[in-house]
Amino acid sequence: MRTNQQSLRIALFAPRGRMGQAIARAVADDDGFAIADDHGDVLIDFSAPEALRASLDRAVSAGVPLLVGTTGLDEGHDSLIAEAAKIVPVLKAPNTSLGVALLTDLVERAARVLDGSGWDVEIVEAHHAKKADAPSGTALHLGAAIERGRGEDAKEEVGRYGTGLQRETGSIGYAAVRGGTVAGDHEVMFLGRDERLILSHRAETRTIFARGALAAARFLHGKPPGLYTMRDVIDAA
Ligand SMILES: NC(=O)C1=CN([C@@H]2O[C@H](COP(=O)(O)OP(=O)(O)OC[C@H]3O[C@@H](n4cnc5c(N)ncnc54)[C@H](OP(=O)(O)O)[C@@H]3O)[C@@H](O)[C@H]2O)C=CC1
Ligand SMILES: O=C(O)C1=N[C@H](C(=O)O)C[C@H](O)C1
Repeated sequence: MRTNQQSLRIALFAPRGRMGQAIARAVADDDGFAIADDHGDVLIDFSAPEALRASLDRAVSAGVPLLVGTTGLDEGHDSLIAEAAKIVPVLKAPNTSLGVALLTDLVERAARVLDGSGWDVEIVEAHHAKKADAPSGTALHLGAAIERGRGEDAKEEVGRYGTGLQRETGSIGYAAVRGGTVAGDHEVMFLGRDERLILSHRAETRTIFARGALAAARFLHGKPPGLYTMRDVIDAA
């Protein structure tokens, strides 16, 4: 393990997972970080929804910031996160890629500009065969950006199969492709009359999520308690 006085010490909640290992490799490649054997300066959790309460408890009892990268979280989990964020800084990011953080901004703006002019929105994502949740956390996060852009909630249309499935005006459709080793593709399709606007992101390897997680950890260190997002990270860069 490489350490120096300036290294930010990263504690991994789930070190054996694919993302835990990817973050450990990113730390090994960067003198600015070290893996902590104890509580560390920042705790990073990429695990599973059922583990969230334990990672929040660990961050709060150690008094350290927490990055939550886990997806498949529901409103109950969001409430737990909001409670913990009153005590320590918490950054919830269903995608820690800096490219997706920017894509989210672009999608919100596109939805705002195209709102009211008859554009349908469909989100298509592709991931590796071992992914547990669908639609991906990122797809739902991009859907939320569309709702913010439009200024209203949208009905979700997921998993079409059968007949009589004409799409409802204003809804957001989600399609999930699973297979192989795909690190993570997201495509937001704005489908208009005689034209299509497609905004997309391709993760070529998991390393981008790991590097983004370290950028988020660096951002969180020394911040006051509160709830943060990757937008805060790119805005601060
Ligand atoms: N925000 C982002 O940019 C990204 C988010 N993700 C998300 O991160 C999460 C993890 O993904 P990935 O690393 O691929 O998954 P893996 O299945 O490879 O790893 C999951 C890890 O979580 C641990 N775990 C599972 N359940 C519990 C529990 N109840 N208590 C403690 N630890 C637990 C597992 O422990 P054990 O080894 O003991 O089984 C394992 O180490 C997923 O939700 C995924 O969608 C993934 C990539 C990027
Ligand atoms: O499980 C994954 O692998 C990924 N999960 C995240 C998600 O659900 O959006 C982020 C990334 O796409 C990879």
